[in-house]
Amino acid sequence: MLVRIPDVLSKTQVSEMRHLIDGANWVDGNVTSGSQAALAKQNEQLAGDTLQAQQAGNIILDALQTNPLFISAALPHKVYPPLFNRYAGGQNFGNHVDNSIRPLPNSDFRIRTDLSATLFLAEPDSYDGGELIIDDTYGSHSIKLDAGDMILYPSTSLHRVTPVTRGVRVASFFWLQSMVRDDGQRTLLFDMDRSIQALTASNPDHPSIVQLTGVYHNLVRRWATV
Ligand SMILES: O=C(O)CCC(=O)C(=O)O
Ligand SMILES: [Fe+2]
Repeated sequence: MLVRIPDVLSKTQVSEMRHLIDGANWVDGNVTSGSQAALAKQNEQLAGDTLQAQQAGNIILDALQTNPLFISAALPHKVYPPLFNRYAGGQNFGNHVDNSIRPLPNSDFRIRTDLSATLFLAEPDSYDGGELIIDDTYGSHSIKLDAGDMILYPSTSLHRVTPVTRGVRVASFFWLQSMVRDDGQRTLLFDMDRSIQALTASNPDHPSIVQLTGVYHNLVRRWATV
């Protein structure tokens, strides 16, 4: 399931973040790649151990913690500290599937990557190309979002970023381990949660809301690992 999470960051937060990271220490993007991805990857990445990367990453993590759409869609268990990349001058990222397990350097933190995320930090009209193309069983999806919006997609997906032929595409990207590993089960829970929210908004006294909410939680209890 692909889910767009709009307005993870406000426009003001995006411009403050760009101010923070644009002049920081950018290095060859292959510092975090697996060997297959390294062949496909041409971009720059903000060095993960810089103060700017950590501060900017924390702003994103704080915003996500209070984003109901993100929580409902991802059911996050562990989130990898956000990384930052940029593409310009024809740079691109060829077809790849993200590594399954991601250790965090110099720590015992490691996650299974269930979901991948790209949070766009440049307005789409400021660069040409740079679409994130994600393949699933319905075909290929071309994603290019407003600055501040994020796409969440299963880490099992084959994906790529098309060459950036004008301007600069800046984004944050990261992975997370969900409490519910299976994408199909997570999608059912997301659909059910959204239906309960819609019913509660339109008909707050409906007698089935309590029972449906109970079923939702009992399914989470059955499927989640924490
Ligand atoms: O830049 C993006 O949107 C995706 C980056 C990516 O696929 C990766 O770093 O594995
Ligand atoms: Fe990727």
